Amino acid sequence: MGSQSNFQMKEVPGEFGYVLQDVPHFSDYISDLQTYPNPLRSNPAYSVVKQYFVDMDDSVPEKIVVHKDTPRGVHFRRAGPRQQVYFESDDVLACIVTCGGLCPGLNTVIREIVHSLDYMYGVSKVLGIDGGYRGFYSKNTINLTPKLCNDIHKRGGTIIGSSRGGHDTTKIVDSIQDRGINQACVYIIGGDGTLRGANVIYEEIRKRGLKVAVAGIPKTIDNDIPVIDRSFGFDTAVEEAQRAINAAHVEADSAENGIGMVKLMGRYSGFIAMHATLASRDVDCCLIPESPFYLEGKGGLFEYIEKKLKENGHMVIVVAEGAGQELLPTKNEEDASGNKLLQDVGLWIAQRIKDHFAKQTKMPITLKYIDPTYMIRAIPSNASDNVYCTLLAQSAVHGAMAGYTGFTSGLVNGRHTYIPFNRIIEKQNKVVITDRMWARLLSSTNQPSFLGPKCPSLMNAGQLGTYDKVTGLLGCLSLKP
Ligand SMILES: Nc1ncnc2c1ncn2[C@@H]1O[C@H](COP(=O)(O)OP(=O)(O)O)[C@@H](O)[C@H]1O
Ligand SMILES: O=P(O)(O)OC[C@H]1O[C@](O)(COP(=O)(O)O)[C@@H](O)[C@@H]1O
Ligand SMILES: [Mg+2]
Repeated sequence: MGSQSNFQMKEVPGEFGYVLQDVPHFSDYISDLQTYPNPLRSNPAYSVVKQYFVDMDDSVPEKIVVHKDTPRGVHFRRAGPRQQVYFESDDVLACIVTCGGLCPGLNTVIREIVHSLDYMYGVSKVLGIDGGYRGFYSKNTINLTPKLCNDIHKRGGTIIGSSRGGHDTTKIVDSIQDRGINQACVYIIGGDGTLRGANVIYEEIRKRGLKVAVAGIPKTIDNDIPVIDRSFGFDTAVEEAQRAINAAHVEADSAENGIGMVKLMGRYSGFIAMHATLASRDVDCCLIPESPFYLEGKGGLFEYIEKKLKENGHMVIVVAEGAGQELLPTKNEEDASGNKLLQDVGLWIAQRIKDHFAKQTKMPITLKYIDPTYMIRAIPSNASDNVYCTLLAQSAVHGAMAGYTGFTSGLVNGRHTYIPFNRIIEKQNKVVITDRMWARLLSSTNQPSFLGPKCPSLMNAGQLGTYDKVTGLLGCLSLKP
């Protein structure tokens, strides 16, 4: 499944190094388009709000920390309702699909798309595609009404189902066309894989010249989508992880040389583990995919555990599921979407710790391993994520009605924006261990950096400035501004 884009990004330059990374619009490939006044103009709730409609020239900077001489840099279109829309309410058919792994807030986004379409734009034909991308061509659809969706934000999961694999661009676009409509808004809620799929759907729709808007809402519990401040459900996941960490702490604290170990999600990005650790203050060591570590010898995990147990009598370790995979025997299996299947690093480390302390030291330990991953993913979103989901959904609806396509809605520096698919699928968001946040974590847990001779890869890759071989600490890192 390729992720190369066939259409170039629309970049609009301005003064002083300003660049607008714009999103595609129907007018880029369809001529003689008719526009209509936004129905919100006559809606009493909105018409009284000064500046409710977004100025066409409003944009949001990607970087807000700047030096006085730096160019203004990349900007994204500000999200929100436009004065003119490109659809007449009665003509529009909307559909919603959710793909990939579950994430708290999926139902809230579905609910808000359905409610916004109906209450703000008078669009009442909204189909739920059953069970991810393959549902476009292999299953029945679900009629989504505001009444049906009224309470769904209180439930975890997704009421329309989700799946991995099964993306067939031609069949999906055929199915959109075959429904006999030439005006549609397709709302695609999913992670990096889903949005790559959404991009090829948009490109195929554009090649066929269809007036079908493709709008994405980025979903990932791992927070591994770039550009945006954070993904919905992440806040909920970090909060829910506290319960598991608390339990691990209680177990560890109540045993002789107790070790509590918690595995959290994060296939390639350790954001949940990092934030859950920073939030908790009970965690003594956080292991993430971006920061290689080793177990034995000087500066290794076993040495640190022994030190902590001698000092405090107990300790808590948080490990992200993708951490230390290079240490485990490789298993070249993939899921249906082509994502590498990971080994259970938590179980593996737990066993290695038990073996080490049984054989190498005279210290009896008690280790409790907790894997709350699916429990965290399956809950409804918390209050703050509910607000976030609502605004993401409303932004996506405004954008598609205004004729934009091939975009996702997303929060950039606290402002809602439209981001072209090309930008959102270009790379994964990862914890940068030479950034301030990881240094903050290290100073909070006081754990070793593991950047010794046994983990030379980073040193050689030149990611770090100098490394203090004596302390093994990251005081030496050159922090980004
Ligand atoms: N490069 C790609 N091109 C087209 N479809 C893709 C691509 N990568 C993934 N998909 C599809 O996107 C859906 C979700 O992808 P997946 O990686 O499982 O989850 P997520 O979107 O949460 O990362 C699957 O149906 C998969 O087939
Ligand atoms: O067991 P599943 O359903 O494949 O999901 C496991 C994966 O889902 C994730 O939560 C991420 O999923 P997405 O890529 O779908 O966002 C990972 O943390 C985890 O590896
Ligand atoms: Mg993914």
